[in-house]
Amino acid sequence: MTRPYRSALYIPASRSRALAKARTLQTDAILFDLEDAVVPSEKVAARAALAEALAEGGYGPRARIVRINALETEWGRDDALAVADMDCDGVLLPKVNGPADLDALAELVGDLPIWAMMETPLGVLNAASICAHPRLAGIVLGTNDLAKDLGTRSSQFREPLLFALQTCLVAARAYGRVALDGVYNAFRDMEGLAHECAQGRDMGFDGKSLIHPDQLELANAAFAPSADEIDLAERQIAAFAEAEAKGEGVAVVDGKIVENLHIVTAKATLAKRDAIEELEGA
Ligand SMILES: CC(C)(COP(=O)(O)OP(=O)(O)OC[C@H]1O[C@@H](n2cnc3c(N)ncnc32)[C@H](O)[C@@H]1OP(=O)(O)O)[C@@H](O)C(=O)NCCC(=O)NCCSC(=O)C[C@H](O)C(=O)O
Ligand SMILES: [Mg+2]
Repeated sequence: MTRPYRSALYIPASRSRALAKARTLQTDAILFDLEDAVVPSEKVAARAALAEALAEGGYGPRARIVRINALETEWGRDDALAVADMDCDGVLLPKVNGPADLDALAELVGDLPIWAMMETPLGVLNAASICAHPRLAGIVLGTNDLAKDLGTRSSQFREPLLFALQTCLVAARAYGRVALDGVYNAFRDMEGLAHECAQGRDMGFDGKSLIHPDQLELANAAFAPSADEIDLAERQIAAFAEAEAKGEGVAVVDGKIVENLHIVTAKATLAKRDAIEELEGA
């Protein structure tokens, strides 16, 4: 991962105040939405407003990703052709069922990096071949659509969704793609959000998709390395270097062994810290 994706805020492209406000928000990525957050009567106007906002600029280092309507809808194809000309960093396709959906999009968007919403049962079953697609940059879990299609009841710890979440995450990791967790709908409930962010981070997601600016701070903190993790990483690297200098392949830190593979994780932790510092200083 070359840049942090701790937070990815959805912004309905039909909301001009939100489009403007996003220029000031501490979000690593923006998911400009032309799909579910925009009513059919506003789809075409929202597409034009978004193109204008992106041309105006001011979004700084935030990754600008546009979620279009599915290609089978009456807006999808025109969205894709329009996004290809927008000043953005990626295009997000909803309800991806398999790699053929990505092939179809790739023909319309030039070199733009492609992201896939993982939010259908078929998409989950095909997660490996979707993540293997050469044009794919990352995936975003669509837990609302998944819950709808699976017929699950909502549950505090998301047990009914865990298989789908983990299947998608494993596929993303197998092919080196960014993986973003789904949204937390109760946007005034910070305690619930904190729990879900911690769960997503523990599972291995790079960050969380969000729906309201008030959710940013928690997600940014949860998906950044903690002070303790940074401290441990630094001590592991130092101890392992010392062990290696003595011709040993194992060090011990805090009573636990440290081998080469732990150093890979430790270096990744420090690289993420540096990437966050760079992004926030930009
Ligand atoms: C949920 C909301 C409708 C709430 O909006 P609102 O009532 O306006 O909230 P506030 O009054 O608290 O807003 C305070 C200010 O913050 C701005 N704001 C609000 N939301 C956003 C946002 N997402 N991005 C940027 N700015 C935002 C307001 O404009 C206020 O600013 P100001 O007027 O200057 O004071 C609303 O938050 C919202 O629409 N959120 C996004 C919803 C959305 O995008 N949904 C679709 C994506 S989720 C999804 O589809 C997941 C997936 O597909 C799945 O299947 O799970
Ligand atoms: Mg959805």
